[in-house]
Amino acid sequence: MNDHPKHYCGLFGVFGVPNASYLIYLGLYALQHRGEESCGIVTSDGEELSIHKDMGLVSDVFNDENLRLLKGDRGIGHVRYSTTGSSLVKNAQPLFVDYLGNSLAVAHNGNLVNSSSLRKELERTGSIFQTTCDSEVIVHLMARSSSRNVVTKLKSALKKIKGAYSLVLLTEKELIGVRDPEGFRPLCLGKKGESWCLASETCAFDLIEAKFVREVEPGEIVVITDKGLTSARFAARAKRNSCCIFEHIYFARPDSIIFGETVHLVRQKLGETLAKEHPVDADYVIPIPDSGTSAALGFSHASGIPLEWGAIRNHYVGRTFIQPHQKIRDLGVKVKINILREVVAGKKVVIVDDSIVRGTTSRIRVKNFRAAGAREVHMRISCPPHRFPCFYGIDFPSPDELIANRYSVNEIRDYLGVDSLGYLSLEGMLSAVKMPAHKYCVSCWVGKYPFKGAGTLKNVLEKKCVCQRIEIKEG
Ligand SMILES: O=P(O)(O)OC[C@H]1O[C@H](OP(=O)(O)OP(=O)(O)O)[C@H](O)[C@@H]1O
Ligand SMILES: NC(=O)CC[C@H](N)C(=O)O
Ligand code: SF4
Ligand SMILES: [Mg+2]
Repeated sequence: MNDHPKHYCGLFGVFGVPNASYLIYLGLYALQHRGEESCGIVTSDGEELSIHKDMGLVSDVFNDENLRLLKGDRGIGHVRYSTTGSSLVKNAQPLFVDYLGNSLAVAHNGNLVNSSSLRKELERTGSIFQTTCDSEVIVHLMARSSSRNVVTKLKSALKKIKGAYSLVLLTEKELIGVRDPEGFRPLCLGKKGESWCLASETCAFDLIEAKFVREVEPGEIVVITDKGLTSARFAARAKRNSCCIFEHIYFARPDSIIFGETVHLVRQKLGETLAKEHPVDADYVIPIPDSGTSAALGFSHASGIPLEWGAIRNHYVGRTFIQPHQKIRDLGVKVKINILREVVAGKKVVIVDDSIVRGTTSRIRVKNFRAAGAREVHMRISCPPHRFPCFYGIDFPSPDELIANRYSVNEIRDYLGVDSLGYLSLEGMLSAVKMPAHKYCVSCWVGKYPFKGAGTLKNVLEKKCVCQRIEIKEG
């Protein structure tokens, strides 16, 4: 089911391994959860870049034949969920261009909040865009810089863009990693033997047996060449950052380390705090897999209520799953999760999930628990109610579609048909992570955004939204 926002992307890069394309392929496989619409790999043999990208999953797009044609010992890869520009092959990443006798490939995770105005200006002064995605302005801005040095070109582009961007870039000779000064999206640095790697999440390093070295810092550029790694800052270290805390709650894989912590352990703590904030008398704690699992474990530990597997997930449901017509919609939700009647019948259950956005999926799931004979169904959510959109690379619906924007918790409880509903508080959520609160973005809960002007709630409400995928209903 595609009701929930799962719109973010995954990045991978490696320098100095024979047949780099195979390693990148594996890296992307580990990051598949970050984007299922399209994927691509660009490699370099030191002289020339080769590219292959298409719509679909990593396993659909790549095979031995096309991986073999991607020559070289270095390269980058991307898995995409579109957040600006539609889900079309022309928007698949990495973006690839030839200019001034050189080639450049760029892959982006995040959303720029000023790409529309930058694009307008670039078009007005002669640029011809090949895609409709925000990331392309970076390439044009780089091409406009008069310097011959790619890092100087990049720095001049970075001065102009605003918003969320973790980037990996590839030229014939360089692999480059960048994290925006706010640090919205993760980007990690690893080492496999003597070779450097970059990945959105460390689970990609585990798969290729690379060692996690550290995260690329907000405002840092790392440049990897034959001579090794150099690091430079393009923005001063800031007291405040905007690391997306929702990465910990929902997006990232539980076995990844991001923003200095293992995601599974953070989720477990979220669940423990949730149990303390919203205790309930129940026979079983039941996780809604997969993203609710770690929080449910924490809830069970803290409450002493045994954890039971009452909802079983079918892992073969992806973006290509066709949304059934309204009439059989309930069956559609069942495709993904089936309720174990023998476990829940006659029992008081507390189901733990990571988040509710529209509420439509959760409502049907609750109905299914009741149909399976559950005596009481309580629901606990491991983050606060989502009331505001995201402009930083997550395709949250317009405020109208966010159930918590329109209804109180009690009204949502009644809509979902649960006996009780408890959301984790903002303080509870922030107490589960290590860094101080001012290091995280919590905009989709509080409605305050790190950037002024473009990409703010005011723009959404005044229907001047710059995030093209947030559809504002007229009238
Ligand atoms: O707002 P609602 O419509 O009630 O949807 C809420 C559900 O959607 C997400 O899961 P989903 O099953 O979509 O995907 P997942 O497998 O990535 O958790 C989320 O984890 C909740 O379980
Ligand atoms: N969600 C993302 O990170 C997407 C990256 C980029 N904004 C795109 O739409 O392709
Ligand atoms: S608004 Fe929400 S989802 Fe978007 S970056 Fe901030 S915390 Fe993450
Ligand atoms: Mg879910």
